[in-house]
Amino acid sequence: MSDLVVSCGVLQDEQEAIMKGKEKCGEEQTLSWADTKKMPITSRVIQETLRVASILSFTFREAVADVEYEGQLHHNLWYLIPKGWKVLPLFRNIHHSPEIFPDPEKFDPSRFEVVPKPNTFMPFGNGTHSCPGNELAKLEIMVLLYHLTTKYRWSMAGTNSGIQYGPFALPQNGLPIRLIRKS
Ligand code: HEM
Repeated sequence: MSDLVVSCGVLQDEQEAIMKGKEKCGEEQTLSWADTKKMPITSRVIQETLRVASILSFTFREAVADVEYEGQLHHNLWYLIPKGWKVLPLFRNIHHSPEIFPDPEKFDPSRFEVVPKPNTFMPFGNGTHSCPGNELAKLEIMVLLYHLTTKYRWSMAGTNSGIQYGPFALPQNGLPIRLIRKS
């Protein structure tokens, strides 16, 4: 989130450019559905935020049959997940793996200029029970960012103190921000 505050400048540039374009064409200056499809930088910032600290970093499954699973660190090791066992896949581990996302602690939206490989980026889960609110959630974040960056100036009120997992990701100390409405 604090990195999102830092990314505010680039987001603002992208969104203001869209609004200026509309002004030139004499179009109404409100955010439209078509505008949301022209915000690649904002989309990448949202993706990177979901990678670094999604609100949900795991899901639950139950093995419906015995599963043999090859260890990733020790390729000669096989694990048996017996039928009926509960499994908790931790997306956070995948999203913070340096083999998949180099320098994983760095907030770098440009890594999403390349589409991630299958099963490496799963903030909304995967398979039959993946999140049906996926597109709606991303759209809502985009609309919020649009209003925050075009209508307000905002900055962090305290010092960046990282993320706490309890188990849901939250900014430590609540991350207070200062908002000033643009005139
Ligand atoms: C940033 C916001 C959100 C995140 C990160 C998120 C993430 C997730 C994840 C990881 C799962 C579990 C998927 C799995 O087990 O494979 C899930 C399930 C679900 N989500 Fe979301 N979600 C978000 C927003 C929403 C919204 C806005 C809605 C509805 C409007 C929604 C509705 C659901 C439902 C109904 C399920 C259960 C699906 C099932 O079990 O079949 N989510 N979500």
